Amino acid sequence: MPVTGETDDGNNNHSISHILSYKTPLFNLKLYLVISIFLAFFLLLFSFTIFLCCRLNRNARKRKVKHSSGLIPLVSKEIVEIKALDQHADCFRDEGKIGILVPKKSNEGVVDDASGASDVSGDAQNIGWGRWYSMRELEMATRGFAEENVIGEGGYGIVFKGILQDGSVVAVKNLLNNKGQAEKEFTVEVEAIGKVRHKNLVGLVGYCAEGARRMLVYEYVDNGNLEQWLHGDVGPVSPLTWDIRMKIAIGTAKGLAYLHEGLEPKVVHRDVKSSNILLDKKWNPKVSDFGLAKLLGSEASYVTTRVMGTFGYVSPEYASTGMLNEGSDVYSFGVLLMEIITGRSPIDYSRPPGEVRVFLLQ
Ligand SMILES: Nc1ncnc2c1ncn2[C@@H]1O[C@H](COP(=O)(O)OP(=O)(O)OP(=O)(O)O)[C@@H](O)[C@H]1O
Repeated sequence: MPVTGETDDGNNNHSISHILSYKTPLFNLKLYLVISIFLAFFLLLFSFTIFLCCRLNRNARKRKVKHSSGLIPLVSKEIVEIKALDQHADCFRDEGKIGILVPKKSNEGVVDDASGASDVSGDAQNIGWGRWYSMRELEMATRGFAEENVIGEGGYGIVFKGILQDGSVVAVKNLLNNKGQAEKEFTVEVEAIGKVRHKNLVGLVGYCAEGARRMLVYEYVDNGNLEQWLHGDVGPVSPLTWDIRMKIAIGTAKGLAYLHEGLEPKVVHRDVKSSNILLDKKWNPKVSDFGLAKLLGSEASYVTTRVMGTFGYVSPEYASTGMLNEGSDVYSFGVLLMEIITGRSPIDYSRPPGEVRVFLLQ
């Protein structure tokens, strides 16, 4: 009967709450508190295990990447990216001005817009300076973004080797979509080097923007990066002769000079370092990774309150004042030159704290 049922429920509830409020021998805590503490502990343990698994997976992938090519040497050190000064200001504040060409949906049913849903055929579209690639096309090129096609992983995404239908080899950077970072990196790179062609700058041949996913498609540079050749396991004798080192230094300088002097607005790269100098089989250098680049119009300098770059390469002036101009790249290039000449890494954590930045002149 309903009345009895209600009474039973009431009794049950009462006895459960009674049991839960029992004092346990554990510091005289009430039972419900002990249960809550255990639950919280297991939840923490579970989250930590998941976090650890993700980290291990990521490291395993990085290790796999570094071992994936028999010819390109391994690198044992890691360079940390620094964000000095005020972390809260927005260094990308004028990005709204940048217009990205994403083909509009057409009657042929080809594409979506940057924020829309995917509705894509395999056709690529001409975007003026390069091509727009569909996700399907890039999936086919990289065999579904297969692990064996991973050539590297940076702070902003994973880079895959891909072969397009016309047989051309490309590098596809699949940008990580963390809090709009993909959009920023994507916008900045397209704006900075989309239209730019120079033998010492990596060529951006196109991009893919479908839904929230952003990918950049570059010419493939087939001989690793300078960091790997300087600090990797190259055997007893480095293949980098003085002539080769000169060629790399001069080529890099030409690429940077073009960014600074040959373009309007000029482009400040902001992350010149050995791992961003790609090399081809003839040791021609190509400056890559324009994700932090800044376009400077008529103004000589730009003040940013969020200093971006890589520890050891960032100029002291830029780090302390936030004042950015091409001089910041020139300082980083100076560090790079010292690195090329000495074969030493600009950051050496095995040294005493004051000497970690190897080339810092006081
Ligand atoms: N066009 C390319 N051709 C061949 N390899 C490339 C190309 N672009 C990037 N890579 C390789 O992919 C890896 C990751 O590059 P990416 O620019 O994303 O990161 P990074 O410069 O190593 O690190 P970070 O972005 O954190 O500074 C690097 O090892 C680089 O050598």
